Amino acid sequence: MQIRKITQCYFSPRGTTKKVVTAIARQFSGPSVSFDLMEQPLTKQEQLSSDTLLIIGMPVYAGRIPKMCAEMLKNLKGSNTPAIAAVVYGNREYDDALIELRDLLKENGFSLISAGTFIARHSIFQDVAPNRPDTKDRRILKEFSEKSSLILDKFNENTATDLEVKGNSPYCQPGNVPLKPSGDKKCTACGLCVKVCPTHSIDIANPKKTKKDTCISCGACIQICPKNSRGYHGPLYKIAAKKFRKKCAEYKRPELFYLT
Ligand SMILES: Cc1cc2nc3c(=O)[nH]c(=O)nc-3n(C[C@H](O)[C@H](O)[C@H](O)COP(=O)(O)O)c2cc1C
Repeated sequence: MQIRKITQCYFSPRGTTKKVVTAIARQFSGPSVSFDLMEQPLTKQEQLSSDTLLIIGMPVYAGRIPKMCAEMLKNLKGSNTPAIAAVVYGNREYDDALIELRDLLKENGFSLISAGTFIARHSIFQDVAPNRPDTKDRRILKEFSEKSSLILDKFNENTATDLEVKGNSPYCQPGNVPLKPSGDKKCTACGLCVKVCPTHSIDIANPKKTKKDTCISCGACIQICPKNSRGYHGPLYKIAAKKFRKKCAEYKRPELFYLT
């Protein structure tokens, strides 16, 4: 089918999910718009036409897609609009995130032509998968994009079936992540973390602190801090990091799903 526009949509506090979506989008030509959910929280309904291709990427948080993104994505509507979905996870498991994203897209009028799970450096435990995506991942990502493009050429919205992906329904209950980043004495109160935080959990009056009840532990504040002041501190983090390093040592590979 002939595509006239590309829409990229992602939530990427640490930057890998955005890289994955951008890499897939490189395969397709045509005018492109991006919804970066960190900057543009989709508070109003956006309707995508049937000649648009949606390329969407979500990070996996506790085996699901981030709750705030699931809420925002209710505003992204298609009309038999073809879509390619990617979930990006930190080498533990993606659990039910992909099936959740697939169901959400279907409910909103999108037809998933392909989907993939990709591995990133873990945003909380940075010793887990520190070099992912690596050269092998990038090659797989390219093959995935090329094959998705071939499927799109043959895609017929009237005869399209549902894409089969891995995951359970009902979905797993997302666990609460108790680890929250904070600033240390290197903080100069520049306010960059205050601006970037997607849940407004840092107050400029005391930017070393984080509002624990609203923070989603995404790490955007750590990523942007020019003084390397923000991070996960404390004994609980050290114990958890050690456990995670061991538990997630196995090299996980991307998994790819295509409409047949
Ligand atoms: C709150 C939170 C929960 C996470 N849960 C999981 C998980 O269940 N499985 C996993 O493998 N990685 C998990 N991760 C790691 C992220 O999925 C991974 O680092 C992500 O792809 C980073 O995306 P970004 O670079 O676009 O921000 C979690 C990260 C955070 C911040």
